[in-house]
Amino acid sequence: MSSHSDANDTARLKREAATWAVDAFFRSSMVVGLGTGSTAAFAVQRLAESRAQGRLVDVRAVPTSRETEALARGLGVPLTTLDEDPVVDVTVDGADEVAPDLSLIKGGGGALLREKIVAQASRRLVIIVDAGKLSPRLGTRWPLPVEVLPFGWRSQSLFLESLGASVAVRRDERGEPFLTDQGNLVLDCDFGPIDHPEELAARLGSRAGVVGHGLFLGLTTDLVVAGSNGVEHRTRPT
Ligand SMILES: O=C(CO)[C@H](O)[C@H](O)COP(=O)(O)O
Repeated sequence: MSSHSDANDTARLKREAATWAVDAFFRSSMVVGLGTGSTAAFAVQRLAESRAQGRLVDVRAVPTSRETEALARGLGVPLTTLDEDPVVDVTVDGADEVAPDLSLIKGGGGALLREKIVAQASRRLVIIVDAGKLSPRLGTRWPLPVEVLPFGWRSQSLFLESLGASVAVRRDERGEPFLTDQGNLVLDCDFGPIDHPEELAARLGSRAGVVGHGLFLGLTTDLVVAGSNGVEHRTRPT
């Protein structure tokens, strides 16, 4: 009973953060980035409502996954691509874990690579979360997703273990290896609290076969957190 009402509360907070962010940051004629996951889905819904009510016109959206693309298309949101619009005005996306400096772990939904590509193409990255995602240090609450090519994946697994992770191949609801939109595997890497995320990101970034990872460092410009005391907006500490 209480876990059901906890889930309802969390969903309500996700919706509040998403609604607040779309109203505060999306403007008519913008190219916007649409994240992936249950929180980002509320932002897509708010964008569709705002268009239907005439508050936002001439907005084009870059989705960060096939899932978000299908949702946005179904709600009549006009879509574009980074080929047509290589600079995105504002992206709104969720996260799995947020540290005090607004660095993130993302990729719980498996869309980490496209999410990072769109984030890096964005002038502004607005992260929307419920307060349960806040963390004193990355890796405390969530394993780090690492996307790897299927070719040679076991050697990537050993490499990640050599860096101190316990590694699990992500599986889908049928128990099959989960495949990303690019057809790659996701290795969920439990490092425990990560002391030096920049160093880890550099090690991962220089490994052939590692296609992406869920450390989003220095990308967030704005954080919108919904908690029991309402919605709070923070900007990146300088
Ligand atoms: O990074 C992500 C997908 O790859 C999501 O933004 C993250 O997993 C948060 O998901 P949710 O909003 O459902 O809690």
